[in-house]
Amino acid sequence: MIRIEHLNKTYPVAGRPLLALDDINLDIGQGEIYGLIGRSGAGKSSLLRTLNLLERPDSGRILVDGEDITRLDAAGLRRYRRQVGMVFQHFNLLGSQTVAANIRLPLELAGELDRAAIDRRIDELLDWVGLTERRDHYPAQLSGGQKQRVGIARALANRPRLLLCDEATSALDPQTTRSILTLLLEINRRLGLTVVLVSHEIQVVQTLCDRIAVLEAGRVVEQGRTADLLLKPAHAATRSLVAESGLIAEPPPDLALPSAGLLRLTFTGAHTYQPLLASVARTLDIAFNIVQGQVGRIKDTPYGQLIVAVEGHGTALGAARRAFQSQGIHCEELA
Ligand SMILES: Nc1ncnc2c1ncn2[C@@H]1O[C@H](COP(=O)(O)OP(=O)(O)OP(=O)(O)O)[C@@H](O)[C@H]1O
Repeated sequence: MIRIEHLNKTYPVAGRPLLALDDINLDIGQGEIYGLIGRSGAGKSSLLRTLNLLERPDSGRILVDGEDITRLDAAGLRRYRRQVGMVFQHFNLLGSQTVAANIRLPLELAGELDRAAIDRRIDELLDWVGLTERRDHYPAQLSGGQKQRVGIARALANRPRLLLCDEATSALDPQTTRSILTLLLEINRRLGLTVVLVSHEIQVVQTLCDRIAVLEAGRVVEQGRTADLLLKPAHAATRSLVAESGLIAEPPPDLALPSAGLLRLTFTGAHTYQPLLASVARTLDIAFNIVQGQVGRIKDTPYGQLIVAVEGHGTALGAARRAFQSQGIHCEELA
């Protein structure tokens, strides 16, 4: 649906150009949830905001269903923006307007529906986001999660084909975050809507994203399926983001097994449920000590990780590593 080609963006800072996006190339599929992750200042928001041209790139193309949106005239751009909804970290609701009036605004601006149809659409949206009872409340009377539900309803009002989410849950507590993530998943599944989101929280991309791109200093340093990137990060930027999240099993700090070598095994998909450890132990006649383990899910992919201690550093460890790798298990030797 979206193809980004050789996209560059600079900002003038103290009279000098600051390169915020440096030769970005990405493909985002129809109906996909695509995540942009990276440290603060990496360029995530800048990239997201080029997708509705809130930021204009200096060069490069953004093809949406084959049409380069950077070349649209004013009328074309207005039409395009109506197909793109945006959800913001701080909700950006009008405090002087009720919940219903906040959702009404984009519908009136679009000018496509009469008053009765707009009222019906508002009712439908409020029902989706579970805020029917709050229709006539003002934003100040709502919790953070409820405000973001209004923000989501407003973003969906004109039936967009693309939803952009900029740190949509960063201002929310963990429980409210979970409920908003569930809502976004439901919306994506029910409407087949393409979602591009920016987040610095690994838990958010782990739950929502089919694929992710990792940005560092304005460049995409790694991209791919979420489970692959998070469980087998290749680039140092991805590794450090993942390490901070606690997603990857680490040996306990007080572990004292001087005569053993350590392997971290990562199982995904069907492998997660197979008794591979026992079968390798039997075949090689090696005893494993499980020192750490966890199971979880990345989007729709179940995964498991085990850290096992193998007695004897040399031959036994190498044989075990090769045996796991030959079974398709991702296996790392830990220092
Ligand atoms: N309007 C602007 N004017 C000047 N510099 C800007 C502007 N917007 C962003 N920048 C700079 O561009 C770079 C990328 O910023 P951007 O906000 O896209 O990063 P980010 O990854 O979204 O960071 P954060 O997670 O902190 O929001 C940063 O160095 C930032 O300071």
